[in-house]
Amino acid sequence: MKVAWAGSREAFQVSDRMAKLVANDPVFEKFSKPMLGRKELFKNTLRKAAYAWKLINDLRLTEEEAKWLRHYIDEPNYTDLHWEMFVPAIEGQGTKEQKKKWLPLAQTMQIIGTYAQTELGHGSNVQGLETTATFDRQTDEFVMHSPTLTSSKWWPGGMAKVATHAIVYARLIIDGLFHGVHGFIVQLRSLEDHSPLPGLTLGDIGMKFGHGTYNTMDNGVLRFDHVRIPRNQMLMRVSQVTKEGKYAQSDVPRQLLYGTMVSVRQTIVADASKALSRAVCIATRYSVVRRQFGSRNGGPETQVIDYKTQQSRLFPLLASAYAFRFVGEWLKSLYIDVKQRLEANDFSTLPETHACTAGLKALTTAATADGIEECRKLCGGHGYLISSGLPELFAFYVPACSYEGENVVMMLQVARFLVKTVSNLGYKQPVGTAAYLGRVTPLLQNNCAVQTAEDWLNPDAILEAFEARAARMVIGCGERLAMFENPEEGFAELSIDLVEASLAHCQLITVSVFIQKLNHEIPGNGVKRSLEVLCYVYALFLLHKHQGDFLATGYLTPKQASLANEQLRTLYSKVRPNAIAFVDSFNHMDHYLCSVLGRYDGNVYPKLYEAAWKDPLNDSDIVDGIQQYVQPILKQKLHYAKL
Ligand SMILES: CC/C=C\C/C=C\C/C=C\C/C=C/C(=O)SCCNC(=O)CCNC(=O)[C@H](O)C(C)(C)COP(=O)(O)OP(=O)(O)OC[C@H]1O[C@@H](n2cnc3c(N)ncnc32)[C@H](O)[C@@H]1OP(=O)(O)O
Ligand SMILES: Cc1cc2nc3c(=O)[nH]c(=O)nc-3n(C[C@H](O)[C@H](O)[C@H](O)COP(=O)(O)OP(=O)(O)OC[C@H]3O[C@@H](n4cnc5c(N)ncnc54)[C@H](O)[C@@H]3O)c2cc1C
Repeated sequence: MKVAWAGSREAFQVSDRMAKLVANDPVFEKFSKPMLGRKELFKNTLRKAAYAWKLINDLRLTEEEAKWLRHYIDEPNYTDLHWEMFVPAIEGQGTKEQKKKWLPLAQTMQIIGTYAQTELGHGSNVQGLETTATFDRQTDEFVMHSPTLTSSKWWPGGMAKVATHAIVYARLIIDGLFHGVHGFIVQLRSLEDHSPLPGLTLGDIGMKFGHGTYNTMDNGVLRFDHVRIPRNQMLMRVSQVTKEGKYAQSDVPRQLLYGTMVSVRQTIVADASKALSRAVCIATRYSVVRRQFGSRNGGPETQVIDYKTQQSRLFPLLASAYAFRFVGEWLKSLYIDVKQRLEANDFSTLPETHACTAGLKALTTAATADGIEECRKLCGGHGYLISSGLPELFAFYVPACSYEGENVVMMLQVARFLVKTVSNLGYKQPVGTAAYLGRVTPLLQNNCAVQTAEDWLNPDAILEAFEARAARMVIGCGERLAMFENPEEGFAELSIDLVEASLAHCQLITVSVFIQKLNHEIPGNGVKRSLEVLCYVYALFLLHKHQGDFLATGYLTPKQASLANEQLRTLYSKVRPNAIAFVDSFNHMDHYLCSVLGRYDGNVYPKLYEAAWKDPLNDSDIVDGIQQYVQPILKQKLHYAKL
């Protein structure tokens, strides 16, 4: 099961080795973080990042090992942006000459980069960005400028205090004409003394949600006052500006400028499964340890994991963690394929890859954020303690619903793809994840054939249900859209329905990939049978949660929906005996979980008690302030008027 979760034996070995390397090195200690002030916290992060970089070089770690090392250090910091966005942006949007110049500097960290796209006034709307890059043919330079307050670059990670360079997205202007938003390599700080270069105002945007979490990252604000950069620092794979000031758009689609975001969105899906698995591991282990009520003649009380309500809240999240893991693997292969095609100037699968990365990013991050909070609640009051590991995990994770594409905006991109697919049905057979829309007639006419709860334990019945639901919702939107004279107005008016149809489409993909994984990639019977139970839990949980869609589209009868729910209850009983095995298969070390409730040894109460005494408030019985502010109240004979 551990290999099934890791993806392969080699992947398991790499991640396991890096987890142990981090867990066994005192430099990467995490428990003290919540007690540190902002400056100490940040300096502590710089120290860890420097030590990690030394480890990577001394141990000659591979790129994969280094990724896992940074993952298990478990602390957002400037290296995330450098490796996951700055370097990929140059790789994806730079010319051969630009890659030859900048990548060696970035890959040896002689420069440290960030990705500066979002501004105070615009994040989702990239075409609305206000920073300008005006070409000066006299000097063969671009003049970078922040014309308004809202054009201030705002949020880029690592930009406030660490990054020496940034990929800055700005409006390209030549002779007063706007030629779209493009990426520019801009140096921010001196490589000698790290001071901001002339014309640049740099700062941190302030504390963020949660204390010890994202405040290890220096998200920055940046303003330009007519800063000049050489013409050859505009990323020119997609479009070029000649020395004469001529703008040339190559035959590469403009959307390649967004390629870095697509790359990160597909990694975010895999990260969702990791984050959700951490929360589920903690809540499952604690639900086995925790006993409450149910004692008979002095016997032990009932383990809360044996309550059906606890199972109905916990086991779908366990199943979702596996579902997101598998769809993340599938998405990565889709992305690798599109990257290879782009090298050959084959853009045929770019629209579908965009829709899948956008939609699955939105689906998995929303479900994971909600799931982490649910896991905190599943642990009762103790889930609210920092030592449970859950509040900090939640605070660390929830911005994933906003960054790299706000979730609703991303689902609207899926909707745009689906609407276009439906409008082409007459003369273009849909393929890939939208292929089911080419089989609309049976999906619109056939209804569910399920007669018993057992009938739901059939992947074909599940797939047909999810295809019919999505097809009927997408086609329905298409038909209503067709009634609007102005398609854009119709799209805006129907955007709620379109987002719901897009979610149905993305859930179909996730269910379908889970079934494919079981049919083609899980060897042996034991693991396969166990994962089959989770696949049915995931699918029938979604069917129950969204049964309104299945009923409203006429595909299901209320009786069939009720049979699905009955089967779900039965499946929970099948998950229960393997619940601990499922979460142990995540191979999460105690250091990574950072949770007293989720300890591998289950020794919760003594360790909770021990952790409490580490709080600085327990340094003394009579704390500072008691004499000055509490004793006088106790001693005064003031009469409170209303008594
Ligand atoms: C924890 C993760 C670990 C490591 C990672 C490290 C760090 C991550 C953590 C924090 C860092 C965060 C960084 C950021 O947040 S960076 C900034 C992210 N910002 C966004 O995502 C902005 C979202 N907005 C957009 O992408 C675009 O504005 C939007 C697509 C919404 C609209 O673009 P535009 O107005 O230009 O186009 P449309 O008119 O909507 O569409 C035109 C056309 O283009 C197609 N399209 C759009 N985007 C893409 C794409 N990315 N790829 C391919 N095709 C694309 C779209 O479908 C339309 O096609 P058609 O319908 O055929 O005309
Ligand atoms: C922790 C964190 C780290 C970040 N790091 C970086 C970074 O390194 N580099 C960088 O460039 N950016 C970064 N960002 C910024 C991030 O990319 C943006 O916040 C994100 O793209 C969302 O854009 P926004 O803030 O403009 O949201 P908005 O788009 O303003 O969203 C606000 C609301 O408006 C709604 N909305 C917007 N447009 C539409 C529409 N067309 N239809 C319907 N509803 C709509 C949204 O659904 C949302 O409910 C980071 C953000 C966070 C939180």
